[in-house]
Amino acid sequence: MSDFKLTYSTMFAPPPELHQRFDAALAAVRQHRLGQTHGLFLDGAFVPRAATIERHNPARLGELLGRFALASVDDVDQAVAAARRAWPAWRATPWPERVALLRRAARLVDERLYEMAAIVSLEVGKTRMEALGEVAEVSAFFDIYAQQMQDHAGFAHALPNDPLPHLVSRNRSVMKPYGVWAVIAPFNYPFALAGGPTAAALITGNTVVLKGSVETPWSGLLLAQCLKDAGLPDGVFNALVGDGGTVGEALMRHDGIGGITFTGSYEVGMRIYRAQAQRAWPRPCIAEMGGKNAAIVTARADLDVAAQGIVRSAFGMSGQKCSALSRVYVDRAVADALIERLQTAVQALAVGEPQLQSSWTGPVATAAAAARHAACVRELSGPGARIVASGPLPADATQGHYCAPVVAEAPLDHPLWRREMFAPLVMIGRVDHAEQAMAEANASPFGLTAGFFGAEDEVPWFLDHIEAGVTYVNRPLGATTGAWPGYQPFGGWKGSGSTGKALASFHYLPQYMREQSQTRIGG
Ligand SMILES: NC(=O)c1ccc[n+]([C@@H]2O[C@H](COP(=O)([O-])OP(=O)(O)OC[C@H]3O[C@@H](n4cnc5c(N)ncnc54)[C@H](O)[C@@H]3O)[C@@H](O)[C@H]2O)c1
Ligand SMILES: N[C@@H](CCC=O)C(=O)O
Repeated sequence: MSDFKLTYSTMFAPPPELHQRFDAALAAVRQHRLGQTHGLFLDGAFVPRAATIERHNPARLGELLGRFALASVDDVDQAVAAARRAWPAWRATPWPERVALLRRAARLVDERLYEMAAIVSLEVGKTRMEALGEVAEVSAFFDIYAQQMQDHAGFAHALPNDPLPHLVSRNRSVMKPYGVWAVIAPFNYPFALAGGPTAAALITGNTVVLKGSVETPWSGLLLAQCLKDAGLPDGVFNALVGDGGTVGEALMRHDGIGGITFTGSYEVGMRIYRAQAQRAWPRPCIAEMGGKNAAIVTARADLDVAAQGIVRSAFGMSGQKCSALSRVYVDRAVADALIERLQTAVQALAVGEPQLQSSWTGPVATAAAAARHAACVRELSGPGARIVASGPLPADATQGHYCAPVVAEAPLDHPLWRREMFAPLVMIGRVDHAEQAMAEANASPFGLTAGFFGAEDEVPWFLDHIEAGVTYVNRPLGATTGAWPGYQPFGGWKGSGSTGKALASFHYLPQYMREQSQTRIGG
């Protein structure tokens, strides 16, 4: 397995040893780790709380994963206070030491890859390959941000002395951390989207309070354990789990925080972004939000490649990726031929227990997501629209939150073209020409990812006109999904992201620091 590098592009053909190691780790987790009670991670210790929530495997609702402490608003105060106490020493720690510590944490993530992926798979209901990818992505984030800190020598620059005849006036630009950085993570990537922003915040000298989703409370604790074992001082990282409307709200409004990274829905992200602007002074707010991702298929596309890319991005992780493909605009000259291919591909999908090697996708994470899927399918069975393909369900589908993958054709004015569905459902719309497809693709408040299937000479036009932060051209590995740190920077435009700077890009890290211009006479 030595020359195999796991990414979301390579995950479709892993070596057999990877499966063996995952199977062994899963068995060990089932034997030793399930059913326990977990605390919050506060000021360097795992602390119990009276209020807990039970979490079950979304693929086997009878399997109890554990009981997880629920934070209160008082815990938010305690976590922010701990992070504030820890900040002066952490920001004074020379950046090479912070880099070395974060690299140690990355190696611990690598060592624990299989065990943590088994837990993430059980917690979210994602397949083994998606879960292994999510965990491996975190060590990639840590390494990339460590390398960037090193490449920029801690982001301190000497500038020319002022052109004065009789005085020496020395100038520097120094980037400094903001203080306590709040990280609010979604349910669908609870490890990677907690780990990535946390790595960026820590390496730049901020301390962190993470709030994970109540749907997936375990992942943040796994991250805490890696950071603790790597030697992170007490209070530098704190992990809470709690209700968004109370605990999340208290954290994002807390006077003790210096900045915030939120990843989640458009509605919550915009609420947090607006709230930061209304404070006594604005806190930087990196809001990574939802998507309504489109693919364009022109009359000259390779339809086999297009069908493969569409199915992987619409139904991978059962449509619960912010990058999931939700809209396909296809030239009417080839629409029937594309639909035929999609029907065949959808029928062949292996939907089943996500921990099994044989399963290509699993259930959705929650009962609410399954209900949303059912409601969308009803809407798409109504006037004007039609279901053109519905994939298989496992024999024991009632054991979990399973939903059949669905392809629907709909008129271009159907209301569901505008709403994020976050379920295994993709809509097809026929267009007269590529310009109409582009106009439809861009007529969305979102602008996260986009795909294109067409001829080589059409590609520059697509890249020039599409309003999306992450673009893929003629990609069978996924029309709109599957960015990997270091290969595809990942961030949204318009209502999908507040900064225009992508995760793991060259431009990401400076957002966690503020510039100080230093002019000194003499010295
Ligand atoms: N752009 C990206 O990189 C990206 C990545 C993953 C997921 N997402 C998006 O996330 C959504 C799915 O995740 P979700 O259902 O967990 O999203 P969500 O917005 O419901 O919740 C995200 C987090 O915000 C918290 N929260 C909720 N209300 C809050 C409030 N008032 N104040 C502070 N925090 C609050 C939640 O508890 C959770 O931890 C989808 O819209 C998806 O597209 C975006
Ligand atoms: N990084 C993932 C999406 C994360 C959002 O949910 C991808 O590129 O498909």
